This record gives sequence, structure tokens and C-alpha cells, in this order.
Amino acid sequence: MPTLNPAYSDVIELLTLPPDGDESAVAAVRARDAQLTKPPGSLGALEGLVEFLARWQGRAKPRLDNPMVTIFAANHGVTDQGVSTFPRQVTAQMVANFTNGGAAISQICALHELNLRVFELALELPTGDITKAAALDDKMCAATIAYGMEAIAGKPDLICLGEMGIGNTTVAAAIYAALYGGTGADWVGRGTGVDDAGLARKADSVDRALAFHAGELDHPLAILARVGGREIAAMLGALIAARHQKVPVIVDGFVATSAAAIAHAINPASIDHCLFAHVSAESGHARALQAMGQKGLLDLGMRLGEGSGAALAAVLAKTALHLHNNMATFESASVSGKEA
Ligand SMILES: Cc1cc2ncn([C@H]3O[C@H](COP(=O)(O)O)[C@@H](O)[C@H]3O)c2cc1C
Ligand SMILES: O=C(O)c1cccnc1
Repeated sequence: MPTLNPAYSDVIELLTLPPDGDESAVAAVRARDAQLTKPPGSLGALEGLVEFLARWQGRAKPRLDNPMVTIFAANHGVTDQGVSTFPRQVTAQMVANFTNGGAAISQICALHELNLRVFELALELPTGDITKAAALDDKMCAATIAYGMEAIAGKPDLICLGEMGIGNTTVAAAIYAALYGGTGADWVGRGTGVDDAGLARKADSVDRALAFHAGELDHPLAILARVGGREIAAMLGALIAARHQKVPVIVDGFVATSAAAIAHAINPASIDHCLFAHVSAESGHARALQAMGQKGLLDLGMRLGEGSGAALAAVLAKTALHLHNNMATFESASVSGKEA
């Protein structure tokens, strides 16, 4: 890879040799699962969720005592190009709504006992408009990744990565186009609900951003700084720190996945501890997941962001773990096992 700003050397190091998953913990989970009063494999993906928790927590008996939904919030200069149906102030207003309990994610978390933490990233200071400037300089980008690493310090046993930032479906599309090729039209979707003219403005903004930064997009972290955003950098940091602290990660939709795409482009194995919660209705998400060799767990036609899809996947993980821990075994319930 080309020379990269030295500000990123720690990030590169942490992404280069991430710790492996714990296969003995997975074996222990499988051994217990085989004793539970159900036909083998009958809980399908729920069984895989328990294995996922065991592998990346490094625990034969995985726990979900402190599952955490994180929302990283930031503002984007590219909103000057008319790429969202909502004004930039909505980012801060929704942050207040998250804390006051009025947002969809607040209610999902309240109902299912998930901790919700919101991280505001200089909302009063939108990034540069990517059609004519870098979103962030490299130092700021590296510092924001570092901030994201700190954000998960409260010893969660699972984190869901979510975001809030008016305009951020445009910058996520720009990241995918820069990583995987294609034009803006291949990657943009309707976001908060833009009409056809808005969709065309989004595609054109991505194309102009790629043209403006041409020659500077030769490393995934340069792409993040040039055409990304603060919340995406912070989600990348959280994802990286989680791996090193044995915290499994559930990634939300189109925007959150762009942070994982940056890590994946540097080292595909660096996102092995990430589960992709769902396929967002934002067109482009399915394509991005495919480019990363990933599948979404759920397909609910959701296109909200704010970690909502990830939180619902966490609810399934909680259910799966509860079954794993509390179902009877063939022996304890005196149920006859499989015939040879
Ligand atoms: C009230 C409201 C609540 C939201 N919660 C998440 N988003 C989502 O929409 C935004 C991205 O879409 P775009 O690129 O079209 O601006 C992000 O903030 C995202 O999380 C919301 C958007 C709005 C308006
Ligand atoms: O899937 C997402 O992340 C998404 C879709 C639309 C708007 N905001 C976020």
C-alpha cells in the first residue's frame, strides 16, 4: 500500500494482526447445544449467534450482562449540496431525542434492556463539503478513530454500532464508490427519502467528490478522511478496540457498514468479530455487503440507521443466549435422545 500519513500508524498496527477468535469456547458451546432438548441445528442462526458470542468474547459461557448500543453523531458539509430531505440541525435535535427516550432506538433499548450511549462528535463543526474539500484532515481523522476506541471503555460484552448524521448516506456512498468502484449512481439511495432530483444530486455529489479527490484515494484511511465523516471514523475506532478487548460487534445498516468496509479493505480478517445485523433498504447496502463477502442477518426493509437494526439483532442474540443457558438437557428433562 502507498505511504500513509504517520498519524495512522497505531490504527494500521491494530488492524494488521488482530487477535483470533476462541475456538475452544465455540467447541464448549457446541457441546452444550448438542445436549439441549431440541433436534440438532433446529434453532438455525440462533445457534450461530451463541457461537459468535463465545468465539469473540473468548468465553465458553458467553454473557450478555452489559450489551451496549452506541450512536455516534456528526454533521456533514456535503449537506450544502441538497443531499438530504432534512436540515442539518436535525442531527443535534435527534441526539436530544435519543436521550429523552423519544427515538425508535430509545424505545427498542428500553423495551429490551440494552444500554444506549450517544457520542456527539463536534456537531457544531460539520466536516468539509466532500465535493470541494477533505471531510477531515488526517490528524483529525486519526484522533476521531482514537476517540471511538475510547468510547467502548465501559466493559460492554457486546456493542451495536449505530450513527446519526444528516447527509451521511451520501458520504457512505462515496466511501463505497472509492473502495469498490462504480459511479455515484451505483451507490446512492434515497436516505431519509429524497425524490428523484435529490437522488440525482446525491449521485452527482459523489461523482464530483471522487473527481475532486482523485489521486488521493489510494488508501482506505485516506478515503475515510477525504470523503468520510466523524461518526464513521469513530465507529471504525470502536470496531477496532472491540476486537482487542474481546467485545463482539453488531454493525447496523448502510452507513455503519461503511466503517467496517474501511477496516475490511485494510485487512479482511479485522472484521471477523463483526456481525452484520440486517440488509438495509438503502439501495447499495446489499452490494456493499456482497463486496465484503458478508450477509445481513435480518431483512426487514428498514432504513432508519441510529443502530436500530443492530439493536434488533442484539435482541435475537439475547434470546439465543437465554435459550442456550436455560433450556433443559435431554438428561435433565428425561427426554429420549436421538436414535443411532
Ligand atoms: C428524524 C430523523 C431520524 C433519524 N434517525 C436516523 N436517521 C438517519 O438518517 C440520516 C441519513 O440520511 P440522509 O443521508 O438522507 O440525511 C442519518 O442521520 C441516519 O442515521 C434519521 C433521519 C431523520 C430525519
Ligand atoms: O441503513 C442505514 O444505515 C440508513 C438508511 C437510511 C438513512 N440512514 C441510515
